[in-house]
Amino acid sequence: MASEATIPFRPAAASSAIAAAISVRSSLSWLSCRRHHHPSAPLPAFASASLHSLAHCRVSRQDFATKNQFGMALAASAASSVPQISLGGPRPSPTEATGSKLALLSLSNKQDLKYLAGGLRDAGFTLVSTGGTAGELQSAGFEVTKVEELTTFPEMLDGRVKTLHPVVHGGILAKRDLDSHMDSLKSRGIGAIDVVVVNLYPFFETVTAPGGASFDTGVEKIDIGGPAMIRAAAKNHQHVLVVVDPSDYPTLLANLQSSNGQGNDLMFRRKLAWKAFQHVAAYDSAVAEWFWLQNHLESGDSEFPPSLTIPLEIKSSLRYGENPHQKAAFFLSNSLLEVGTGGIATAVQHHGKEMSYNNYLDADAAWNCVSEFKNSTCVIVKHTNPCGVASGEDVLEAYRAAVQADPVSAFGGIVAFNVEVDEILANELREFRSPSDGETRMFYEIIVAPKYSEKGLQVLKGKSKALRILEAKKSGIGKHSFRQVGGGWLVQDSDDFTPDNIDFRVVSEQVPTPEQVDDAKFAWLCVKHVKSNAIVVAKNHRMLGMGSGQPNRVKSLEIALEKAGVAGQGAALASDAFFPFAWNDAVETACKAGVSVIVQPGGSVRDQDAIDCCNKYGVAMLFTSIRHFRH
Ligand SMILES: NC(=O)c1ncn([C@@H]2O[C@H](COP(=O)(O)O)[C@@H](O)[C@H]2O)c1NC=O
Repeated sequence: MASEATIPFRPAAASSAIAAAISVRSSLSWLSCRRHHHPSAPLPAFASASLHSLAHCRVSRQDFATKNQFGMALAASAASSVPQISLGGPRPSPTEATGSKLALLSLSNKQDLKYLAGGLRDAGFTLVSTGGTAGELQSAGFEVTKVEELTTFPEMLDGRVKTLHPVVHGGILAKRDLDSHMDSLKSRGIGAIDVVVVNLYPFFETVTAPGGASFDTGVEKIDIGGPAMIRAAAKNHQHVLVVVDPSDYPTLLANLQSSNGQGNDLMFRRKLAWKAFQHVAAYDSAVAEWFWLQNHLESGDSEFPPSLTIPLEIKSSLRYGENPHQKAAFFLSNSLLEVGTGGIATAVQHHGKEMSYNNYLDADAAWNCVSEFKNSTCVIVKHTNPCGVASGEDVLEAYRAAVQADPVSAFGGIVAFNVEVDEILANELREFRSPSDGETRMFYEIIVAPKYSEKGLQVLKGKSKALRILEAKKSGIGKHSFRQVGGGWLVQDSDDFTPDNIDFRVVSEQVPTPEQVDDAKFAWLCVKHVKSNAIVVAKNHRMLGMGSGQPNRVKSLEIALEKAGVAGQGAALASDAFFPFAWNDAVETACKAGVSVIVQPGGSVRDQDAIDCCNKYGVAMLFTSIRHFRH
């Protein structure tokens, strides 16, 4: 299983690809023109040299395919006063001088640098480095050749140009088994670079740092020379070993040692090349997303980009997927929009068996639901549906009430709290007997909470070896949700409406009491987290019954009322979507069952039937105008 992956989303139109193709073609004709006028001239070694060669190119409008190229050539002519240095003729190569191979090290993250450098030196490599890396190596006592000594051109533009030079890229890209390539290197005195170790400017870390970073700071952290070297080395992986991650240093060195500095294992080389391209792709996705967000967050416009790449990083491989015959893994999103949003992905597991695929889904459902409540709340989830929810001053009471909603379903469930689990609550979780028979201790798969007291954690750990204990940060709102369908992905804003954003409008003759409105809001918040068709019956901040996932609303309602039983008398009933029919259907069934208030979005052509029905039975009805389908 890959340890890192990106999901590329392509726009239907290929306009940018066409634009790119056009620009490549125009630059090729540009080069061939110059070669035409100087057929024997070697390609210039760096930018100012190319300006120099153009200055001596007799330019006429006909020579250039486009006006634009003509303009560029004129500008180049005008730049002929730029000081020049010699174009890549024969020069002493450090490899020729030392007879050793070159390893180029250019590292922002200098972790384990001495270890790496020592190993490379022992394997017979001459170390070549950019300024900061060379400085650090020199202070550690290593002999090192600076890149600018190789290129005979100083780093410039505050480090924007350090390694972007044919001496570097020629040394990396030449095919060692092609005489013409090796002759080219030799004729220009360029040494082959066989190992490239690069890690990039910390762009992601900079733009996501607490307090953020200015636009200019972000721009300066976009690495240009590093990705160019990584890509070049990965392309020429048959001859060049490329490493982007300090955790690969030991394998690199072991490989070099075992093959007398050759690193001959092609599988290993391909793996490094894969990792290199994956690394650069993930890096570039962050940069692209950041540019998009600069415009769109500022303007408050929530338009989706026409194409999208999300870097994913493996958190763990899972024993299996939804079923034992399905292989599975859990990936963390490195989207900038997900930074600091908390949630199950970043939860810390304090104890228990390894999380399974289904555990993640259920824990996510429980945590998202409980995070919505302001009062101390307990949510119990089975198969991603909350089957017990209760809030209250006393979290112990809330827990007991949540189990009571459906003790049979709660057994083996996922229990989430939005407050600390202390010793008393932990004891209750450990000892609580099933209300079904009053004897069996309740068994749970997972406990999720924002915090545990030390004693609380200790007690819970004693409940069972298997019990997974998760500490999670509150789920953020406003992020997107992604779902896969055959051949594509659906993306939407997460459903972040809470009762605070919603107008609960009375549409019936019967006006609900403040307590009934409170019950309706509680039921509404619960029903938002239940799979459609979803019905919740609740009273006094307790779920009494729920019906979920039925292909018709009447059935969900019947299940919810049946679970609520007599306790449902005078309760609130919430429906995630409107009632298409009222008489002899869901609304009348609810009224006859004795609920005191029904809350629904409204919007059916038969809304008036639903209102008339409530009026007939003296039941209050609230419209929210907001639907909470959950598919
Ligand atoms: N511009 C260049 O030619 C260039 N070449 C290498 N770098 C980066 O410079 C960093 C190392 O710099 P130093 O060794 O000076 O600390 C690396 O992260 C490397 O990816 C460059 N910097 C940015 O693009």
